[in-house]
Amino acid sequence: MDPLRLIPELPKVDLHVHLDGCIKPATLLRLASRQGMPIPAASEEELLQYVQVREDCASLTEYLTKFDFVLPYLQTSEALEQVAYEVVEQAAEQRIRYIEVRFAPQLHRSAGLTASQTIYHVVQGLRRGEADFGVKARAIAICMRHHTVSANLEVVEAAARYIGHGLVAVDLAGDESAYPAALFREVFESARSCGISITIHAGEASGAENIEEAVLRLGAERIGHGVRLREDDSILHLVRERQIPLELCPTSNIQTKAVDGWEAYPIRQYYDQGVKFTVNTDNPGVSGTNITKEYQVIAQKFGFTLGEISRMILNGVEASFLEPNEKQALKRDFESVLHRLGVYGSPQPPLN
Ligand SMILES: O=c1[nH]cnc2c1ncn2[C@H]1C[C@H](O)[C@@H](CO)O1
Ligand SMILES: [Zn+2]
Repeated sequence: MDPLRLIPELPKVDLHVHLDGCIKPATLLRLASRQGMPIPAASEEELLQYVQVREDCASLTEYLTKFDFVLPYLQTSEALEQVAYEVVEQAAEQRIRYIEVRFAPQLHRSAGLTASQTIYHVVQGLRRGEADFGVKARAIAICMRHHTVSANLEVVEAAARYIGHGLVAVDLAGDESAYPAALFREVFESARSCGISITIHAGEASGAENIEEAVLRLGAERIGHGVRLREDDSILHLVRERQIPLELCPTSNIQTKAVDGWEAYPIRQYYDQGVKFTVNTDNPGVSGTNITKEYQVIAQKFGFTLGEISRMILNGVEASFLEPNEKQALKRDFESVLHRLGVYGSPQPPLN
């Protein structure tokens, strides 16, 4: 069976998607008009140049400038609820059955919301989406690398109140090349002491040493991207032995120049070496992608079979930050849908 044809039908998860990276152009125009804010484009078509990266994007630093454009429109409770709701809607269109949506509370406070209120409204939007579209959805709160320790501690404190109430973890994002992971030990020590799960963007715009720092010192249970893991054998060994899942986001990783191009993309190497990873979108709006396209592009470029793709999907279910009983239920659900489609997850080498 040609994997490309069945990929749209497969049940999927997306564990790494930024709320402010998937705003639909039509929604942005509507938010601008409703909030009486100017916007330098009259149509969805015209908006694309402001919200989507170009093919010649040179770095993560350049990629991140796209967020400056959308964030001013995402400062109210209504806007946050609406875009969170629509992320779930868009997920359902791709047969995603579980999604973890991340956002940075401190980037949505210029109209006076508290960090805690931003989480409340995002969770409300996700819940409404869950009810309307049948997709399970959870939030992750992001600490930003260019923010102060105290601003990030405030995020962790707010996040702690929502554990078990729609939020499952905290993250660290922003310009990795300018702010190494080691600056954030105190922030994630606080998260650990509150019992919050941790994922960290690392090994994207800087080398594997940030992955080691994230795992050994910050307590990361998953790594955002981690594409540059292969630059250090001993760190690769560490991540593989501890079965730390990498949240790969292929199109985004190519656009930010985390790797030099598709020929250098290490996904086949990681699969064959038994490194655990999941496939995700990062920022569908900014990157011009969706989860179906992500699986199709890796199937095409690296010859992954349906069995191998199903293994990646099931790895994603396993890597989710859900409670064990919820994870078990999700796993059973995925296995039964895959069974119905006649697809079975291959064992990932080294054989497990
Ligand atoms: O791929 C990424 N790496 C680091 N930071 C990122 C990436 N995608 C989005 N962000 C940042 C920009 C957003 O405004 C912020 C919160 O979602 O997270
Ligand atoms: Zn990201």
